[in-house]
Amino acid sequence: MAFDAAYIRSLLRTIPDFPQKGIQFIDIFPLFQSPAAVKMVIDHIVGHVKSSISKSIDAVVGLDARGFLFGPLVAQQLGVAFAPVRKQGKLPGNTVQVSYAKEYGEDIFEMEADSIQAGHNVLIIDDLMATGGSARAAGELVKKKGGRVCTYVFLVELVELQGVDQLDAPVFSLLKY
Ligand SMILES: O=P(O)(O)OC[C@H]1O[C@H](OP(=O)(O)OP(=O)(O)O)[C@H](O)[C@@H]1O
Ligand SMILES: Nc1ncnc2[nH]cnc12
Repeated sequence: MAFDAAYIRSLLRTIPDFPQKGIQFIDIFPLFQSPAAVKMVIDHIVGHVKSSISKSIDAVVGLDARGFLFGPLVAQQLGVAFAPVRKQGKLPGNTVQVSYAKEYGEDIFEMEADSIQAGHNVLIIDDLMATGGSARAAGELVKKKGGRVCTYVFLVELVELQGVDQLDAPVFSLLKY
């Protein structure tokens, strides 16, 4: 089925003042009540990558935690590896690290040192871009290992926060808020 942005948007919920006063929280989990809607989203992402990204993708990197809902599905469809970027202290192997700030706090991201090979073309995916701080940090980890970020993919982009300005590769957002 063709991608229907209005339908996918209708499945998401906006919750005021969560997790802090002043934040309009976009809850993407209701999407996963509908396998057909999930398929529509993944097919649209994979279609975009195949038609618009000139480089062949070698690996998909997803961000802890909601990026893990999309990353492995996209990687499986593209026939490439999935590698997680996790919040500090969750990965058992040797890691590379970076600290970052997001819309409602600060944290440290880690990626296992051998999960990306030098020269790999990488797609970074997350559920949502707000300030772009999380995605930029993930990009820094990929680059520390010699990977090339070819594109950033988000289900939702909060346009007012201008996260795209933080990122140095093309951004594909399925829904703009
Ligand atoms: O663009 P930014 O301002 O950096 O914000 C976006 C990030 O914030 C949320 O993650 P969160 O850290 O809340 O983690 P979660 O997925 O574990 O809920 C979201 O899933 C993105 O990763
Ligand atoms: N407004 C928001 N809604 C959901 N996740 C977020 N992550 C950062 N900002 C967010």
